[in-house]
Amino acid sequence: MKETVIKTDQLSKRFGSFIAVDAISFEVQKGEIFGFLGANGAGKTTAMRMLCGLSVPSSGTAAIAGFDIYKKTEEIKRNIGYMSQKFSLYEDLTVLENISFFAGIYGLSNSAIKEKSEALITRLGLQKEVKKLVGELPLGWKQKLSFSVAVLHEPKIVFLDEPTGGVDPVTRRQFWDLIYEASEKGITVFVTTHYMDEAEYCDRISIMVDGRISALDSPSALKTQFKAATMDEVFYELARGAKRGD
Ligand SMILES: Nc1ncnc2c1ncn2[C@@H]1O[C@H](COP(=O)(O)OP(=O)(O)OP(=O)(O)O)[C@@H](O)[C@H]1O
Repeated sequence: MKETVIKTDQLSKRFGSFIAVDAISFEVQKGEIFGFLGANGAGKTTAMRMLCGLSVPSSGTAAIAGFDIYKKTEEIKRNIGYMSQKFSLYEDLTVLENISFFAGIYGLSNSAIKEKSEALITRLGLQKEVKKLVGELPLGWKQKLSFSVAVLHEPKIVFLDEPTGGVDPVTRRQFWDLIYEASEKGITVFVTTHYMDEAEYCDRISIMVDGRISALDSPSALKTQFKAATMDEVFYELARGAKRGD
């Protein structure tokens, strides 16, 4: 049975007279991998911050994991995971210290922390690195660790803001294996990206142009709709009319 975990209706955010996010409406289902694309300045981060309960909308409505984004921001924060471009890890703590620290923040018991830490370290193959400072790890490993920490408490939804910036396609692919595992457990993945190979990995994609959602469907349906061979072509077709961005 379908279970809607993100629902927005005409959600908008204004900064003075500038409309950064302009009446976006969409739904995301449990376990879905939902790609949130758009050129620079399209409004992705602003929209995502509202959905995470970090920024108050100017108008419209939204429910995240069933919680109203105006009234229930604390409940929303407890039910989501978040990974930003700059990660959420402490570079001057070891791998194990980071895992324990975040597990503690998420309210896991000592026995759950021990069990989950061991499973995570084994899954990522970080046995030899547990005592290394996170700052010493290669970028791709930091990203994988950061994601794993963001889903340690098995949130309903994990929000990823350009999680794989600066790494090669092979490392991105390994990161995406972790995303698929989370999705199989029923965690909904909401991900912004500039990489079109990643867009292809999503169940559905929305493409934002100048604050509005210009297209929303599966990658294959979008390619059919825009008579395009690749997602790159779909994206270019939509984004080339944008007024904002570089
Ligand atoms: N606090 C703010 N005050 C005024 N304008 C803002 C504010 N935050 C964002 N904006 C503007 O809103 C627009 C959307 O920005 P946003 O960061 O959401 O875009 P984005 O799609 O995430 O872009 P990028 O891919 O570059 O991160 C931009 O024109 C930006 O300058």
